[in-house]
Amino acid sequence: MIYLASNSPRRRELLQQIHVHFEPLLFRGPGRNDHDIAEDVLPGEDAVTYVQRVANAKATGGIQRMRWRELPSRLLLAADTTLELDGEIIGKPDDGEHAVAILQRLSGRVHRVLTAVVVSDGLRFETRLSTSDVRFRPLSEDEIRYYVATGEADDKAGAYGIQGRAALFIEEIRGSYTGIMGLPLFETGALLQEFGYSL
Ligand SMILES: Cc1cn([C@H]2C[C@H](O)[C@@H](COP(=O)(O)OP(=O)(O)OP(=O)(O)O)O2)c(=O)[nH]c1=O
Repeated sequence: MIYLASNSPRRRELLQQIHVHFEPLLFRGPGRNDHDIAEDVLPGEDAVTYVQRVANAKATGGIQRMRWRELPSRLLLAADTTLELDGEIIGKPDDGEHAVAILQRLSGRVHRVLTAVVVSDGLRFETRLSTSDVRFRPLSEDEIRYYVATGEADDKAGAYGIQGRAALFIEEIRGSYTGIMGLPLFETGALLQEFGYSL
């Protein structure tokens, strides 16, 4: 049994897919992300550095709470997903209009999705990065607005979910489907095995 330091329902589904038994370590508290981890981009920070820093911060936050519960020997897993386009980091939309603006930028272009996954036993923190290139076909204003109205853009990096209706927008991916969805299972499995977890 591992701890999953995540509120993301996608990450839970994906871990279940590879039969990893986990207990969610839920983040509580105010804010868009329901945890105290600063998700602001630091000046000059690139997407690779950013996504790894945030995933490690989530893992560290989780480990601190595990110690408090006096269970330091269990493994803990955390992850972070972000998008990059034109050297710019694109996170979750603030509201519906922001979601529309993000999807208009992605329309007809290739963007990069980065997911960093971290496993820790409280002493060692190991990180793996999954990088995928995603090509969107050109989208009309109407279909973007319809998509955003379905609510599927909410709370997702890049204002879309490949696992939902946005599959209709995606012409091609190069990389990892599960990485785009929020937890790259190949890298996750390899990391867990590195810590002696048998799969
Ligand atoms: C690009 C893309 C993102 N997403 C989601 C996965 C993540 O939940 C979210 C990215 O936000 P994250 O900040 O990585 O994760 P989160 O806040 O949802 O969860 P937590 O920090 O508690 O682990 O976007 C999809 O579900 N499908 C997609 O195709």
